[in-house]
This record gives sequence, C-alpha cells and structure tokens, in this order.
Amino acid sequence: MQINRIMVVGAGQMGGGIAQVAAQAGLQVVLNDLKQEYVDRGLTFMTKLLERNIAKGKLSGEEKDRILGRITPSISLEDAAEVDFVIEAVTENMSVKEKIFKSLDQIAPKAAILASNTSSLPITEIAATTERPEKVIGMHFMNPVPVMVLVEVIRGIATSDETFKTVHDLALRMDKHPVEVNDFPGFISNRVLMPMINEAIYCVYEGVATPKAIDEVMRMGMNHPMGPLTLADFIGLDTCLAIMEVLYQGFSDSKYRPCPLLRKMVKAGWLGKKTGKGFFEYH
Ligand SMILES: CC(=O)CC(=O)SCCNC(=O)CCNC(=O)[C@H](O)C(C)(C)COP(=O)(O)OP(=O)(O)OC[C@H]1O[C@@H](n2cnc3c(N)ncnc32)[C@H](O)[C@@H]1OP(=O)(O)O
Ligand SMILES: NC(=O)C1=CN([C@@H]2O[C@H](COP(=O)(O)OP(=O)(O)OC[C@H]3O[C@@H](n4cnc5c(N)ncnc54)[C@H](OP(=O)(O)O)[C@@H]3O)[C@@H](O)[C@H]2O)C=CC1
Repeated sequence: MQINRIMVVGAGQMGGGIAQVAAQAGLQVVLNDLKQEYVDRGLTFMTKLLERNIAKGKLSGEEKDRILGRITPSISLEDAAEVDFVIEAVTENMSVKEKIFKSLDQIAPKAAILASNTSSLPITEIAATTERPEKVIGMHFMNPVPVMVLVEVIRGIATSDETFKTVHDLALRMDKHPVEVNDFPGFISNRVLMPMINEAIYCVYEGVATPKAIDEVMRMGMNHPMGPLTLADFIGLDTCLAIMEVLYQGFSDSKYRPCPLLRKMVKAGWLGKKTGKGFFEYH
C-alpha cells in the first residue's frame, strides 16, 4: 500500500519529530493536537531545528520551506478522513489512546492504517477498540526523532502481514531502521532501558550518590551518550513512570516496581526538561 498523506496526533516532543521526518521524506502531514497553541509550539520547535540545520549548511532555505509547506496544522480529528495513515503520539495513557483510536476508526478511510507511537502499552488492546485490528500496529520512534535511527515495529496479535510490510517500508522511507517486535509490555527498548533508569533513581533515593555522580559513572564508565537521570529528564518523568507501571502490572513482577522517588517527583510536577525541573534544572 502506498502512503502519501498521514496524520500525526499529538504535537509534543515525539509527534513534532515524527511530523518533521515524515515531511522530510516527502509525505504530506496533518499535525493534530487539542489546541492550536500546542500545534504552534510543535511547529516553532521544528522550525528552530530546521534553521539550525541551515546554519550548519545541511539544508537550504528553500528545502526548509518545502518541508514546512508539507505540514498542515489541525485541531480536529475529523481531518483524519483525508489520510491513508495515522500515527498517534499523545500522552502515555491507555484510556486517552483508546478514545482516540475509537474516534479514528470511525473517521479514517477504511483502508487507512492506525499506528501508535506508544512506549509500552499493549498494541493488541488498543487494536481491539477498533473494527480494523488487522490495520493497527505499533510504530515506536526514539527521542529525539530526527536523530535516532531506530523504529520498533510492533505487531499486535491481529496485525496483518500487509500492515506490517507497509509500516516497515514507511520507516525505511523516513530513513529509519525498523526492527520487528512482538507485543509484550515495554517491547524491547523500554523493557531493557527503563529498569536501568528506575535503578538509577533508586540509587538517588537510597543516597548511593548524587544524580551528577550517577550520570558521570554511566557516561564515562559505560560510554552512554547521556547519563540515565539526564535521559529520564529528557524523556519526561511522567512518561518514565507510566512505562514502569505498564511493566510492573504487565508482568506482575516486583522487579519492575517504580521507585517511590519517581512517583513523588511526578506528583510534584517535576517532569524533567519539559517543566524545567527533574533530577537537574533547565532554564
Ligand atoms: C522512552 C521511549 O519510549 C524510547 C526512547 O526514545 S528512549 C530515549 C532514546 N534516546 C537516547 O537514548 C538519547 C541519548 N542521547 C543521545 O544520543 C545524545 O545525547 C543526543 C543525540 C540527544 C545529543 O547528542 P550530543 O552529541 O550530546 O549533542 P549535540 O552535539 O548537541 O547533538 C548531536 C546532534 O543531535 C541533534 N539534536 C540534539 N538534540 C536534539 C533534539 N532534541 N531534536 C533534534 N535534534 C537534536 C543536534 O542538532 C546535532 O545534530 P548534528 O549532528 O546534525 O549537528
Ligand atoms: N518522551 C519520549 O522520549 C518518548 C515518548 N514516546 C511516546 O510518545 C507519546 C508522546 O510522548 P511525548 O511526545 O514525550 O509527550 P508530550 O507530553 O511531549 O506530548 C504529548 C502531546 O499530546 C497531546 N495530547 C494529549 N491528549 C491528546 C488528545 N486527546 N488529542 C490530541 N493531542 C493530545 C498533549 O497535549 P497536552 O500538552 O495538552 O497534554 C501533548 O501536546 C507517548 O505515548 C510516549 O510514551 C515514545 C518514544 C519516546
């Protein structure tokens, strides 16, 4: 199936990045969020990134205009009536995602594929809220989307081979490296990454060392590009907690218990880089 026009639902850090790489690949993109100001925020951030690439000599002004010209802002899910592929990238919350997929199933053309960028939630369960489970799939980009090459392509129990192939090829067209994964909590990426981040938070909680020292050990000792606590702030502590909850409940195994300090920080509204405060401060 040839994909030409897509909708990205959620214009946050992931949705904005997905819209950018899709537009760079020549696709027409409808970028949707609840309010115009959220869509504008996503477009402003994307414009800054593209301008940085112009300053580095990696992009021309005309190319920037062409990329941005392919993106149409939207604040109504009804605009999904015009697309052949939708990728949802809203908050990591099952009931919010289920509501969106139910609506999209009514609005999008019958042949359209509905994908989720969820970090951890069951694709099979999201698919079951629709009447086209064979056309529902996980397409999990990594943050920051324009830089990271991996995309996990997650098959729900009912996902068809045709849907998988279309999404696999779409990832290649976006210059990404797709990896096939079956539907288990946290898939591969967050089943492996998030317990490490959670353990780093336990190290802060138990007073093993300061956040700075913990990050230094992992950056300089293990050559990680970012320490786990900087990475947690970058991902968003709300998202990290949501993923740990999915692992904890999904496997019923205490080894995935979210650190109480993580819960406390999320309750305080210290969500990391996006709110200016997490394990570190951002101005
Ligand atoms: C939670 C989930 O479900 C799954 C996930 O996504 S888990 C998170 C996965 N991501 C990671 O692990 C990221 C780890 N960090 C890194 O790889 C690096 O620190 C980084 C790529 C983010 C930044 O790299 P760096 O070398 O420290 O900084 P810097 O030199 O400023 O940036 C490198 C490039 O990335 C770009 N970049 C940095 N931050 C960016 C952002 N937020 N958006 C877009 N581009 C960005 C820079 O413009 C630069 O581009 P060029 O090479 O074209 O000049
Ligand atoms: N952060 C990361 O590193 C990664 C995250 N993901 C996944 O991507 C998804 C998005 O995460 P991220 O971009 O970080 O989150 P953000 O909080 O940055 O963005 C989510 C966006 O979705 C909007 N939104 C919420 N509800 C709706 C709705 N009903 N309709 C339309 N838009 C809505 C939010 O608006 P408002 O601000 O009003 O809530 C916000 O603009 C999550 O599922 C997350 O797990 C995947 C890979 C990496």
